[in-house]
Amino acid sequence: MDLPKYPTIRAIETIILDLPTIRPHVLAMATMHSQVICLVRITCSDGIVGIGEATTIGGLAYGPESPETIKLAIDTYFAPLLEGSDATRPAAAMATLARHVVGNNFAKCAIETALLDAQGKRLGLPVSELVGGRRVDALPVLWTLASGDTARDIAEAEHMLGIARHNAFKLKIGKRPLAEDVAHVGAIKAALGSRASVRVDVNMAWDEPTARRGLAMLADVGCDLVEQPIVRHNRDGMARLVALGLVPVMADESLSGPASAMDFARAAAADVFAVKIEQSGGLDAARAVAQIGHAAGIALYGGTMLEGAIGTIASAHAFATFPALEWGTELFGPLLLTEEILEEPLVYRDFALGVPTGPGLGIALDEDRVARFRRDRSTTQFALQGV
Ligand SMILES: O=C(O)C[C@H]1C=CC(=O)O1
Ligand SMILES: [Mn+2]
Repeated sequence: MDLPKYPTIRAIETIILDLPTIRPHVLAMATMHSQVICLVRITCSDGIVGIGEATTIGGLAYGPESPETIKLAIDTYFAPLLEGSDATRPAAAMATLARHVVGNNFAKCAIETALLDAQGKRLGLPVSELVGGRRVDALPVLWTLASGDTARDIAEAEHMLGIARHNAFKLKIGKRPLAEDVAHVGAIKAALGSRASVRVDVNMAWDEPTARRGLAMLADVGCDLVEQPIVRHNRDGMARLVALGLVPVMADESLSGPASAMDFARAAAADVFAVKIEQSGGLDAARAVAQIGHAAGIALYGGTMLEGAIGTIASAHAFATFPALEWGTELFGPLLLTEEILEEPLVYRDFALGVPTGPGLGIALDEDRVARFRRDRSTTQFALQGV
């Protein structure tokens, strides 16, 4: 029997990690007290191992996938499709997944990340150089103020400005009555003044009349950008809010890959696209979303699903190739976690995140820490002890 002439995908492993956060993170649809990561490890027949990550916000509160369903989808459906296939062709593997799996964008992204990491290690190239070529080496990073308390948020912002880590802040609103939310935004903007950009994310919490009033009130208190004020599928409503011209409107949940980007671009339903690799269905798909937006004159922003270090750096490699990033990024996910799972921490300095220059993602997991935070650790320990 002839052996394949190329390295093949030998095994795909998924591990759930539970990581505590530094404080509760209050969003309109959920309050996070920890972050759950589905870590993906792909071992290839040439001995190279690639890593990827899928992470969601608040389990199933934000979208139709959760870390647990992602693990199940990959173990049950993705792995049998991919094991034994060419490990050097991430695009071919993604085309196979597209043919056989509907949706499941977050799971697809984790697989593509791991394959690109492995291929980058094989070729000695950073992922950003594999997917279009990087334009920049560092990305501006915003911080989300979401403690739920105005005074605590102002103190947090002052601290971030003081240590030169962030000078743009996103406030999570939509949970409280409009007037209270706007007072909260206004108080923070008044405290920070021209030293910082203040933006909000409504996470779809408003109906359109509330959004119309909200945009006017937020413009008055100096808010620079309003993210996803209304429900994801109300494209025409988003276009009407954009047409008001009160404050730039950004689409986030509305974007689920290139086709949705095309739809929103055609309808002029966003001033800015928040591009996310997981929501888009992978790094390549995220780059397509960015290209469509850019071609339509829509400004770009690098979004996050509050991924840990792996998903954050995969995002950074993709965003570093974008033709523009007018609104910077929010790649702060690892900073919200109390635990470091990398051998070398990521570099956040001068209000930016450095994009690693080593092969693949350019990061290495601290395996002891991974072992400590895996959800199945007790079973593993028992298995090792022969119990
Ligand atoms: O953008 C979102 O909706 C999700 C996320 C990003 C930053 C943050 O605090 O929450
Ligand atoms: Mn958002």
